[in-house]
Amino acid sequence: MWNLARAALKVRNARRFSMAMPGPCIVHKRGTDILHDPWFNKDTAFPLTERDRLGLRGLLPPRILSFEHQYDRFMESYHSLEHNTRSEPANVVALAKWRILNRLHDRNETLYYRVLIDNIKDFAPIIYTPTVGLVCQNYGGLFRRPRGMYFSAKDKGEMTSMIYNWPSPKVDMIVLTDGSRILGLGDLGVQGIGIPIGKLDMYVAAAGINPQRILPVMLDVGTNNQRLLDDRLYLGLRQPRLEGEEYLSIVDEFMEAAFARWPKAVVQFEDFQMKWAFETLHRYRRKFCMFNDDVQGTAGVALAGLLGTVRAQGRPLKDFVHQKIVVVGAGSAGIGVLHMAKQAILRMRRDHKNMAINNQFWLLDKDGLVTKERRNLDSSAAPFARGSGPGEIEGLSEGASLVEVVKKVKPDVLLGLSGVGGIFNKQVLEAMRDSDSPRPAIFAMSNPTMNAECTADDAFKYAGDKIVFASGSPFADVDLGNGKVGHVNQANNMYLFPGIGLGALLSGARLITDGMLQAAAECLASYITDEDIRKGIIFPSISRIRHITTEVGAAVVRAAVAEELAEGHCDVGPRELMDMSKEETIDYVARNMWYPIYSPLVHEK
Ligand SMILES: NC(=O)C1=CN([C@@H]2O[C@H](COP(=O)(O)OP(=O)(O)OC[C@H]3O[C@@H](n4cnc5c(N)ncnc54)[C@H](O)[C@@H]3O)[C@@H](O)[C@H]2O)C=CC1
Ligand SMILES: CC(=O)C(=O)O
Ligand SMILES: [Mg+2]
Repeated sequence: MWNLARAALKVRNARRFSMAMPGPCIVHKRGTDILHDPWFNKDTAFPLTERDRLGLRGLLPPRILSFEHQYDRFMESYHSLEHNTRSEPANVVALAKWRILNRLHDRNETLYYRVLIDNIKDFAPIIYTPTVGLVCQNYGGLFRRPRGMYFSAKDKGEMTSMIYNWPSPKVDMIVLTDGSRILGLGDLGVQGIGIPIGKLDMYVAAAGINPQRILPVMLDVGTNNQRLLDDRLYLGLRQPRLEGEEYLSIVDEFMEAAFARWPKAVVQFEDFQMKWAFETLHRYRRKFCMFNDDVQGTAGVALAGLLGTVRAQGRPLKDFVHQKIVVVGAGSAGIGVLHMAKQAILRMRRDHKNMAINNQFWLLDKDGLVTKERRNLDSSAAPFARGSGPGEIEGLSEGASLVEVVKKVKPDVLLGLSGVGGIFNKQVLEAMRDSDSPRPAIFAMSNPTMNAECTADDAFKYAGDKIVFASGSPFADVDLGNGKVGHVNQANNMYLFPGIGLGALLSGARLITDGMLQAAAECLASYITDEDIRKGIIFPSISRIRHITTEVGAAVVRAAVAEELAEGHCDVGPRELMDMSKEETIDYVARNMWYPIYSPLVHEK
């Protein structure tokens, strides 16, 4: 099986090689400096000519290995690690896998990204959710060498010059966090840097962003996590988080500094606690090319899943306006989803003016059902708070419990973005059996795995075989007996953020608009065939992530062009973008994706 897969891979790679032979790469270093630079290092694959030219003779064992040989060697060591740790606890194995990949990342980026791209289904759960959560939690102990940049509250006034400490002259993608809400794990302070690193690895793997042009950034404004403040291994500022204007002045300074050096970069905000997620989005989205992945990326993915659910019910898409949706979690992600779903409904209603207007969303937070009766009702939740009177379900009052809401509403979709593991318990899932939908959908979107609102097994066991199931972190498909399989979808913003970032970059747009985000979501929603949808498959396999991202990226470019925002990228001007057909735009995006191949190295002093 493995050999067959390798043979297929070689054919594919041979085709790629013939399509795009790499041009030479200028290197200003020699000898061990090259071996210690993961961007240039080829380890044992340096050909004799380069060993001579670059002062490497004698610094490497004499045998020269091919890239394929190195690749196989790495995969063999990875598989033997898997074999040797099979009786160890899951967390130990996950961290061991992360370490072996991280060591390769530190040593040889070309080989690292190639194994990542080719094995994305197996490696995404290590470099991304769920293992990245464990890595962040243990960052103090795992730290060996820095990756990315750290701007702390102590750097106020220095950021414009500090940004020039970054060695790459060009940066295309920046992922920024303040570590205040890392997955569902809460405030992890400086340890949250693992998230921008993981997201940017996905950018390289999925969107083909050149790894020389990515920048993971941690804004360390302190932490309110007492356990970290007391931890002697903690590497961040030992102070409570800055608040109010003090906090915003740090983010402002970073944004000004980053765009002063790289005016064409795209900045992705990631894992900010809700108040700052919304505030910064509002503050910067009309000024800089930025988006918030948790609010906007997640919303697009969820909308694609909700539309897929309508199709899975065998109904036309316009029936989305009648779906009853219960959202559990009124945070940055849950509220983002509701806004995007509402926009989609408003658009559909405009097309079908005679459709009845009813409020089809029920929102719950830690205090239960959110209604207009709520004391200190949060302004972001207010548009979705239930009222009283016509259209309301009798007996559902302020603070009603999840099980009460599910029993009374009988929703088509139960969507969790609460960060609370297991709150879709047996009672709640059993209540979903009585949903009014022929294919009730259960989306347990919180990360990492232990924070998922339910497991895939429990969902199918208690809610029945007919359900459509999706989770934020991966679960294995469920064996339903009699040869039937309960398909597990991964509803994760990884299906969209790489395409949003890449599309924004290649369009040269200075802003990321709702229209561009909507185009990304619609592109993902239409990716799946009716045949897959009938099987309960509403998101494509992650092994297709490069293809998906190409299509999403092209949809974003075209939306930017349609809004007259596209200023072009490198030598492709706005006029050329405007003249491109859909297929030509897809081709343009694909041609601009970096692919890991050893380039011939030429030394220059
Ligand atoms: N699958 C995906 O692509 C994504 C998943 N997420 C996940 O969503 C979760 C939440 O993220 P944010 O909205 O940014 O967090 P947040 O902290 O802003 O919001 C959490 C919300 O959950 C509510 N909540 C807490 N306990 C609850 C309970 N017992 N019952 C009902 N509601 C409860 C809180 O009141 C709050 O409204 C995290 O676990 C995160 O990993 C976030 C973004 C993308
Ligand atoms: C996937 C993601 O962005 C999150 O869980 O925060
Ligand atoms: Mg996130």
